[in-house]
Amino acid sequence: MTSSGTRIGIIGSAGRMGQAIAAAIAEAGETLAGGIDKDGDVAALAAQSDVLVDFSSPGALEGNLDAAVAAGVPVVIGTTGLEERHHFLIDHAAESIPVLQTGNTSLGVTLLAHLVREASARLGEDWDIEIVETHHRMKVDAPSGTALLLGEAAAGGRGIDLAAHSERGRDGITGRRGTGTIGFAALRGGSVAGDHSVLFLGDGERVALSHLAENRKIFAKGAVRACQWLVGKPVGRYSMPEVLGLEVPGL
Ligand SMILES: NC(=O)C1=CN([C@@H]2O[C@H](COP(=O)(O)OP(=O)(O)OC[C@H]3O[C@@H](n4cnc5c(N)ncnc54)[C@H](OP(=O)(O)O)[C@@H]3O)[C@@H](O)[C@H]2O)C=CC1
Ligand SMILES: O=C(O)C1=N[C@H](C(=O)O)C[C@H](O)C1
Repeated sequence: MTSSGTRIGIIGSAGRMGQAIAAAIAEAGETLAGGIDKDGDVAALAAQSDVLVDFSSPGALEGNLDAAVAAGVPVVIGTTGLEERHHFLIDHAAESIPVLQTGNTSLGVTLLAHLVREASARLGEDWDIEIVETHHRMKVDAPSGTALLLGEAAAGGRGIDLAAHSERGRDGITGRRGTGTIGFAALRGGSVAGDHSVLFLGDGERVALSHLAENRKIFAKGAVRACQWLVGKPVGRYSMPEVLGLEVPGL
């Protein structure tokens, strides 16, 4: 029997997300081109795929991008824990192939980012912004990719640079909170798929915008949707708001 549909190759296929994405590919009627994990042959996977989806590890990113560029295959990157140098590599690859990178592929978080940007634009600097996230005990990076993308949305709404206005890892005598900064707090434990709250803390009142992920299916479904959307797109760097038709500039 011949298979049909977009051929999607999974990098990190045996992982929690890799398995969820394989199920979502079948549910969407697309084709699983294959999957690799550590020490897998990414060039061979790229050669048999219409699009690659990478939910693995930051250390794998450079080799994965090189293979995607060599094969001329678009790639969706969901891996988190990325540093500035990884974003440079993504920008460079996006000069040759379509690349979509996001810390969260769910519809709900993409909408939340839109709402956070709006709230941040409307509430002045006297409203402190804190981002709180909770994840399962196996998660290896903090703050989560989602917390950082929500931070970018909040910073974008205020027209400030996130890196220059972040407060992370408070411990000991920290001094008072910096005016106009965005704070991050990470909780880890149990099997939590991913909870995020953006708190706007004013004098005498608070606004909380939250997203609670009940399972990984929402991320997997979004990742497959991103793969479908990316195939055939012009060379360039993309993110989830474009896939879902939501405007969140700078994400
Ligand atoms: N953007 C989003 O919406 C979401 C992003 N994520 C992110 O996705 C990533 C994976 O999460 P999760 O599935 O929970 O993690 P897991 O640890 O369950 O899975 C990671 C997988 O990647 C594999 N891997 C590690 N190194 C390499 C490599 N060099 N090349 C190929 N494969 C490799 C691992 O294989 P091995 O066991 O052999 O090391 C493992 O199978 C994380 O960064 C996480 O934060 C998670 C959920 C949603
Ligand atoms: O590692 C996870 O599990 C998740 N990672 C992503 C992140 O870092 O934000 C997305 C989701 O929250 C689950």
